[in-house]
Amino acid sequence: MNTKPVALTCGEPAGIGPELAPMLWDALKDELSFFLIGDASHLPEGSPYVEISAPWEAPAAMAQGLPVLPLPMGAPRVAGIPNPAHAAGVIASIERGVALVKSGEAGALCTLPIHKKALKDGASFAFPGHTEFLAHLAGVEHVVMMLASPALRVVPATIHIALADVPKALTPHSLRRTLEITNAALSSQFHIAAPRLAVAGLNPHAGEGGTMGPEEITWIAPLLEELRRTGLDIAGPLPADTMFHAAARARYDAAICMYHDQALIPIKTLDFDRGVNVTLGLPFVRTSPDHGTAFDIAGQGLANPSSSIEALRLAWAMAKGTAT
Ligand SMILES: NC(=O)c1ccc[n+]([C@@H]2O[C@H](COP(=O)([O-])OP(=O)(O)OC[C@H]3O[C@@H](n4cnc5c(N)ncnc54)[C@H](O)[C@@H]3O)[C@@H](O)[C@H]2O)c1
Ligand SMILES: N[C@H](C(=O)O)[C@H](O)COP(=O)(O)O
Repeated sequence: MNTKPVALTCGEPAGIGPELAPMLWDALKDELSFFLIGDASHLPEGSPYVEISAPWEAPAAMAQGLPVLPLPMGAPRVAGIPNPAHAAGVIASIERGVALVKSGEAGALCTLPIHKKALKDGASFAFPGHTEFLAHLAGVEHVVMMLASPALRVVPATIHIALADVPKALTPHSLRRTLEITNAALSSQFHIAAPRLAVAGLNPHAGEGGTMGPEEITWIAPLLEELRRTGLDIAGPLPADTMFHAAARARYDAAICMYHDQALIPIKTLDFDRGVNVTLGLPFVRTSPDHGTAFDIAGQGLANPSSSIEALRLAWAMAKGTAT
C-alpha cells in the first residue's frame, strides 16, 4: 500500500494557492503527508513551514510545519496580480512534481490552481491547462478530466476548447476512449464493481428525434449501442437538463457530458466545496481542487480550503488504493 507523500505543486503565486497550502497542512497534518513544491517566501507571513531536500523527509516534517521542497521563483508574490516572471517557475513546479511521482519518490500529484493566461503570457505555455500538459509529460494520447464529489461525478468529453469547436472535436473515437477510460477508472480506482455511465446528448432534448440536431442519431446513439454490446452499462444519449436532479443522479456513477460547462456547472453548483478534479488515464494519480486562482479574493483571508483538502485526501486514497 503506497504511503509516499503527495507532491503538491504551488500553482499561480498571485492566486489563493499560497494561502491554501498552510491551511492544508493544518487540516491534514495528522491524516496524511504531502509537500509543497514552490517558493516559501510566497507563503503568508508567519506560516509554519519546514524546508526539505527530498520527499522522504516530508512525513517527519509534517509534525513541525508545512514541508516545502524549495523552488525559488525570484520575485515576490503580489496577491491578485500575476507576475510574468513567475510563469517559468509555476511550470517547473508541475514538471518537478511529475518527475517525483514517476520516480516513485511521491505517491501522487496534487496541483494548486494555475492561471492559464498568465502562463501563456509569461512563458508561452502551449497547453490549455494542467490536463493537457500532464498528458504531454506522461506521453499519453488520451486522458479524461473527471470532477468528483460525494454528490456527483462528471466527465466533459471535450475540455478547454471554444464552444463553436465542440461538434467538430467530438468524434466516435474520442468519445469511445473517454467512456472506456472512465469505466476502467471507476472500476479499478474507485472500486465500483459494475460502473453505470450516463451520457448526455449534445443538443437540447438530446436532439428531439433529430429535429434539434443530428449527432445523437447519426453517431452518438449507435456508438453507445456498440459499447453496450461490449458489456459497458451506458444510458443515453439523455437530455442533459434532466440528468442532474437527485433521482436522476441515483441512477448512475458518472455522467459523461459533451463539453466543459455542460459537466462543470452541475457539480460546481451542487458541491463546489467538495468537488475534486481528477485526471484519469495518466500513469500516476493526479488531483486538483475544482476552483481556480480566485484573484478577486487573493490576499484577503477569504479562501475556502475545502476543495483542496478533498483533492489531497483523494490523491492520498487513490495512491493507497482505497478511493471510493
Ligand atoms: N485547477 C486549476 O488549475 C484551475 C481550476 C479552475 C480554474 N482555473 C483557472 O483559474 C483562473 C480563474 O478562473 P475563474 O475565475 O473562472 O474561477 P475561480 O474558481 O478562480 O473563481 C471563480 C469564483 O469563485 C471564487 N472562489 C474560487 N475558489 C474559491 C475558494 N477556494 N474559496 C472562496 N472562493 C473561491 C472566486 O473568488 C471567484 O469569485 C483561470 O485562469 C482558470 O483557467 C484553474
Ligand atoms: N476545467 C477545470 C475547472 O474548471 O475546474 C480547470 O480549468 C482545471 O483544468 P486543468 O486541471 O486542466 O488545469
